Amino acid sequence: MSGIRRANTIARTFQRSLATLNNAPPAGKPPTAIVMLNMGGPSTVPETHDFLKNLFSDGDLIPLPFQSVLAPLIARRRTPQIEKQYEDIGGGSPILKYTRLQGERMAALLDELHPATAPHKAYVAFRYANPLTDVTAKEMKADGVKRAVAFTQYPQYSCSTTGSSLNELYRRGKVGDFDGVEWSVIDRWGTHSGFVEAMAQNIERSLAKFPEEARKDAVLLFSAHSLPMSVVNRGDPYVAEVAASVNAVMDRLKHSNPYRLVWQSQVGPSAWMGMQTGDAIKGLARLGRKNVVLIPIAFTSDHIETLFELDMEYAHEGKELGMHVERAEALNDSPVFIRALADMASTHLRDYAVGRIGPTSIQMGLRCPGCTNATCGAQRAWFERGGR
Ligand SMILES: C=CC1=C(C)c2cc3[nH]c(cc4nc(cc5[nH]c(cc1n2)c(C)c5CCC(=O)O)C(CCC(=O)O)=C4C)c(C)c3C=C
Ligand code: FES
Ligand SMILES: [Fe+2]
Repeated sequence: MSGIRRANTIARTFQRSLATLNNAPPAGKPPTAIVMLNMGGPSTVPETHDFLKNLFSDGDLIPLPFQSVLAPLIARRRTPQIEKQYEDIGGGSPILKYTRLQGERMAALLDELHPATAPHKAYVAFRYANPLTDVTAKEMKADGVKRAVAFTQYPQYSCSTTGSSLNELYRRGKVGDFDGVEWSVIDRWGTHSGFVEAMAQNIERSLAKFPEEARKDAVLLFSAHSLPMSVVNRGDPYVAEVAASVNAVMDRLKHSNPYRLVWQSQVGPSAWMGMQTGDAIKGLARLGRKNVVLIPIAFTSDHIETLFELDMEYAHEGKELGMHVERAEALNDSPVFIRALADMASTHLRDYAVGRIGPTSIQMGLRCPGCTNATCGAQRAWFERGGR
């Protein structure tokens, strides 16, 4: 081999190793992108203000009059309190760490489960924290992505969560960020058997912490982030879908314990879906219930609502009321859950490739009967055309 050829070979090998280190796809075939959608959270305490500013600026989540003026003011006022909560849970939200881990492990499984669309690469697109959608779009472009799946990481669909992320993808698409990319959507999966199994196993692990005689009477308190009644009453499907998840998990547990679905984390003075988790714990204590398992059913990794609200506030209150309170672990790095994600994505890719499904689900096509947000309609039409 000539000196120059050897130098080129060494350079190519070096580039390939660098690409592997960066989790980049091998040169040649661009990756199939699996874009993990979620709200995100501040990875460090100083990022809290920007996270809140983005959140309060989102008219799909919180429609405010004079939004661009009010959002920064509300964010600034709320920042110290929320910063303190992120400090108390260890200095930031673990959502980015877990979403990346779940995505990377899922993509590796996908290469085995569905080689026809390999290589697969997971991208994270957060709505309110880094990496935001525009940053992710640039990464996808640099990788030469031509085929992408928008994969919501909210198990149950709400227009304030998944709907907001899809609207944001659509807006970026309209300004050309995804030109040449063919999109399809996984928009909800709250009763997928692997998700249900992972939740059930985490509940069983919590139940095992009770003395045997207390175990069967322990109340399973499924707790989900609440929704304003204005959202519920315009026909948002989230409340019904969370209830469907609870029912599926209870079927899997063979209804071994009594249970309730309750709602947490309401913000502001308007009416929200109840009963509130905190009140439910107090009520159960009053009725003489001594054993409770708190179960975060609507989020796939730890966040302030599990680590702060459930663990530090409610579990603490319960203990003060003389109760034994356990909290089921969030799904985080659960291998059962990661396999479930890979199963959902591979089934979707296969069904799409053979024309068994289109770019969007049938259910996604139906807007909330009370919807007056024109973007929701335009977004669906755009995804139904495969993002074109
Ligand atoms: C499925 C989960 C969630 C739904 C549904 C949801 C709806 C919703 N949320 C707000 C307002 C706020 N949410 C905030 C934080 C926050 N929300 C969720 C999840 C859902 N929200 C999570 C997981 C988090 C915390 C992120 C973390 O890292 O822990 C906040 C900011 C915190 C605060 O100021 O209290 C607000 C505000 C509305 C209005 C809404 C439905 C319309
Ligand atoms: S608010 Fe649900 S479709 Fe627009
Ligand atoms: Fe929220």
